Amino acid sequence: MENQAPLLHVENLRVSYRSGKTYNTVVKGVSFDLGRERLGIVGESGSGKSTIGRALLKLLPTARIDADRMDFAGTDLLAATERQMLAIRGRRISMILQDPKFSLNPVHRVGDQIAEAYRVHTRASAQAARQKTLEMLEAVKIRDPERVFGLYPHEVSGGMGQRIMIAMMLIPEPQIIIADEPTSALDVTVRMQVLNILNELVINKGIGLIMISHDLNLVRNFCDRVMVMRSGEVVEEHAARDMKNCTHPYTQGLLAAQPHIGGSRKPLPVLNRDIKEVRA
Ligand SMILES: Nc1ncnc2c1ncn2[C@@H]1O[C@H](COP(=O)(O)OP(=O)(O)OP(=O)(O)O)[C@@H](O)[C@H]1O
Repeated sequence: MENQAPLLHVENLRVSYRSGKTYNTVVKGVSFDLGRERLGIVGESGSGKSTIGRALLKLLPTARIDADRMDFAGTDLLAATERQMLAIRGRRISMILQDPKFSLNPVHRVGDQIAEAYRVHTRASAQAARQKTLEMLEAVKIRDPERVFGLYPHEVSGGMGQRIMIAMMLIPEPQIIIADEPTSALDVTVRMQVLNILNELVINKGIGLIMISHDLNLVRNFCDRVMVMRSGEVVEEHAARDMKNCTHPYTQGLLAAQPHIGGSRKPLPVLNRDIKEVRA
């Protein structure tokens, strides 16, 4: 990241959903930069994390998106036309969602879907796209790419499905990946494999990764930087390694509410949303 312009520069982002005749603001002035690094966005359900991810791609047809700046590698995303956004979505900024079942087409073989994602963006020949797909399946640690290429989505496990999704999102070589709860449907071992793959991408390919999660422990162990959201606002931002020094009672509450192996058997503290403290 040293001396490099950020990939993404967001200043005072506000997002409001229409509610009858009025608008309900759910992201209330969020600012951040993203370099070639892993930025975690955490917060409880409804705090606005996913809305930020979708706003960056202007994938919110019923919402109003305002910002002072929303720049991606020299492109003003706010001013970008739908045509320009089509060239950015998937090709230059990819999004990985929690459950691959909703993103893969059930009636097409997974290999064909990945190859198609490549051809849409590059106009490569069918043969070149197939070859590239096999390489991508290998890159996401799928052992027998030839066999997996020919499977249908219902024939793959959750963990393999998520790796297939990652392969599909990566094949056009995006500069930014937004991963929205990418591992929350996976068991612990597969979760680690998927995180390792994302990690290698940031390190080896210089991708910027935004990891959206409600799991503060996961994010602080995996990311370089963590932004904590509450009710549409950023309450605190830290280098992940400094998270233990967080000062905001809400962040302290989130940390205290995380279970850990070998911890006390007492009930976990409950996050108190009205007053700024945690009750045990
Ligand atoms: N399409 C929509 N129309 C209206 N309100 C919405 C819509 N999508 C989300 N919201 C509201 O916006 C707020 C923020 O939602 P968002 O999904 O961004 O939160 P989140 O932090 O990602 O939560 P979760 O972890 O549960 O996904 C919530 O109050 C939610 O109800």
